[in-house]
Amino acid sequence: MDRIHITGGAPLNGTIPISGAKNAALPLMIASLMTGETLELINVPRLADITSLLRILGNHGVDQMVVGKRPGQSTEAGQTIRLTASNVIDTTAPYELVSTMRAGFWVVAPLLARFGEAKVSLPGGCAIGTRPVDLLIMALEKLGAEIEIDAGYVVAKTKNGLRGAEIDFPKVTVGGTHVALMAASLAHGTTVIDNAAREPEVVDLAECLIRMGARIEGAGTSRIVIEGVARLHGARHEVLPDRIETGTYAMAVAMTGGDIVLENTRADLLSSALDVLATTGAEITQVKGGIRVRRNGGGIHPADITTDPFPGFPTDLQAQFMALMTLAKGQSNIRETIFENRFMHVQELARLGAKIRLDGDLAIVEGVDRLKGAPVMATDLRASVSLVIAGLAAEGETQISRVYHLDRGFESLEAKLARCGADIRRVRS
Ligand SMILES: CC(=O)N[C@H]1[C@@H](OP(=O)(O)OP(=O)(O)OC[C@H]2O[C@@H](n3ccc(=O)[nH]c3=O)[C@H](O)[C@@H]2O)O[C@H](CO)[C@@H](O)[C@@H]1O
Ligand SMILES: C=C(OP(=O)(O)O)C(=O)O
Repeated sequence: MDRIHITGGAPLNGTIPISGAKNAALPLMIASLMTGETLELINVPRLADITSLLRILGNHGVDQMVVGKRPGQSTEAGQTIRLTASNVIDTTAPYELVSTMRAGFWVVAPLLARFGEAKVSLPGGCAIGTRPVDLLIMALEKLGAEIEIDAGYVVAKTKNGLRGAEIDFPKVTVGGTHVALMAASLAHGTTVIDNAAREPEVVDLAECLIRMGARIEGAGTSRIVIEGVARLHGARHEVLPDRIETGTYAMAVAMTGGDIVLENTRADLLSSALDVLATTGAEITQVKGGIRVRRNGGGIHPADITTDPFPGFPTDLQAQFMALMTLAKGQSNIRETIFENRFMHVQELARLGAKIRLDGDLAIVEGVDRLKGAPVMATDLRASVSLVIAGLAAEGETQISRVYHLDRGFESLEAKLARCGADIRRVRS
């Protein structure tokens, strides 16, 4: 298994191009199942999760054309993917394909809405909590689906098509909102989604569906109203920038010191995280087409955060922020409210010398003067990258194993960091 070796201590200076968002690209690719015409997606990142989803879509019979690197383009230029679901041959998404990721499960919505049936394995994804799908099932049942769970599969049917309904989510769910949006777009009549997720990735999906002919209002607010249409058509859509990748590199430079321009991204996608980062001593300015993050000289100030649905502090940046706080001058409190088991990085950060105490959903981080490199193990996607950030700031060598977690969500991670002065390399085995 591959490992990443980092010799820490170098500040980060230069430019990092930000990729298209994994968590936007995945539901957008799934939306291709909603029409027989071609959906062209631009700025799709090169990631293991994208490849896994292409396999799932391929199994349904979706035609795929991936336009790779063209001469003259940098390796980080996103891919263009053309997906055509004109000949869907199978409405089953098998365990072998869906168990590696969370988003694969969401194919249930377009398959059910367009073909009246779907059989989809219960999903996988990062091991950060129990992650049930009861709310996704509730939304589909409200829309008139008959659902049973059989041998690890969700089997969904509808005799006369889906019908518009009122869906009031008792808790904000990104996946639930994606599924409800897709299913309601092809239902008969009007659907109102209350307590909808307001994440930018939900807005991106809604914008793409609107380009495909859907009638959706209110995406980005807690109430989304959808007027179902009989069919959707092809479209061309650019995936929005990855706010989690943006925040990750911002935290990396806040920890190592240096001066980085994050290109092709937008500060409004992660205002809450950037606001907190500014209180820790990083200087953040918006520049044309991106964000400049600097920390020169001064120490890292402690700050408290609580993860929350958008526009709150994202749970997908909690581990990275904790890495930063391990070197703060004082104590910080980090509360995780979205997932019940998202502190797996704590024991690995401790191997580098971090002092962190856990009390239920609260992590109390006592800043130390220095971290020291050590062998550590990646446990999930964002936890893994928190170890990379900590390794960049630690003295000596850090070796990270199980890096396949990183490959699910960070495109060209070593190349992007190495170009900014980091001593980081992948050792293949
Ligand atoms: C591929 C993708 O986009 N993944 C993101 C998505 O995951 P995902 O869509 O799985 O996360 P949700 O927003 O649905 O989960 C939020 C909370 O609701 C709970 N819940 C969810 C569904 C359900 O049926 N029942 C239920 O109880 C979950 O266990 C969790 O505690 O949003 C999360 C929250 O921002 C991010 O961390 C993930 O990176
Ligand atoms: C938790 C994540 O992914 P998934 O929902 O696919 O597990 C993530 O992107 O941080």
